[in-house]
Amino acid sequence: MTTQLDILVSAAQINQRVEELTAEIADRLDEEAVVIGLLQGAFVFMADVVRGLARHGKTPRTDFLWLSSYGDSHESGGRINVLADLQKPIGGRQVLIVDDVYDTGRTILFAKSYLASKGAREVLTCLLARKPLAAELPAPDYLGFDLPDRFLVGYGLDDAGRGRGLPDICAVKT
Ligand SMILES: O=P(O)(O)OC[C@H]1O[C@H](OP(=O)(O)OP(=O)(O)O)[C@H](O)[C@@H]1O
Ligand code: HPA
Repeated sequence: MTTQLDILVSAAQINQRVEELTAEIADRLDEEAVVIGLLQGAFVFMADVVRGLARHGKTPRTDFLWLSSYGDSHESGGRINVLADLQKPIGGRQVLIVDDVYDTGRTILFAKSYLASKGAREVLTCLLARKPLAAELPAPDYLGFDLPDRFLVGYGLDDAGRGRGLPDICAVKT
């Protein structure tokens, strides 16, 4: 990427927080729980969450829900589109949503009510990062980091489709 970036959270800090979070989550997940990643942003964090859970003795089923509202823009389009649905029913099950960032909150709000409408018994949320706007909204059950109101890239987060593979959470220099 040619964009100038500041590192806000290093890969080592992420690893340590994932270890703490997954220890807590493992205590709460029941044997039939399903961990659901929101594509695309969650895929890197999700991979670390499920491996952390395994280190803490839990190997839940996984699934993905592909939602989109930003496209290539830095602003939410307001409308959430379901680009690809879950592959298996979740009726009566505890689910844990994993996503990269809680910003306007539209995506998580939508995902929670969507999964509840599919019959989930309990919907828990695990967010890697929260922006200041979302601090006014209901807190996620599990949160990695509170970060400033800057456009984030790396560790799953993209800038117009690029940068998801960067190992740190960075912010675009303006
Ligand atoms: O709290 P919000 O304002 O709703 O923003 C958060 C959502 O925005 C991004 O998704 P995006 O629609 O860009 O799709 P992506 O996951 O494919 O990047 C991100 O991955 C979150 O899911
Ligand atoms: N970066 C990438 N994707 C996002 C962001 C961000 O800061 N906020 C909402 N989606």
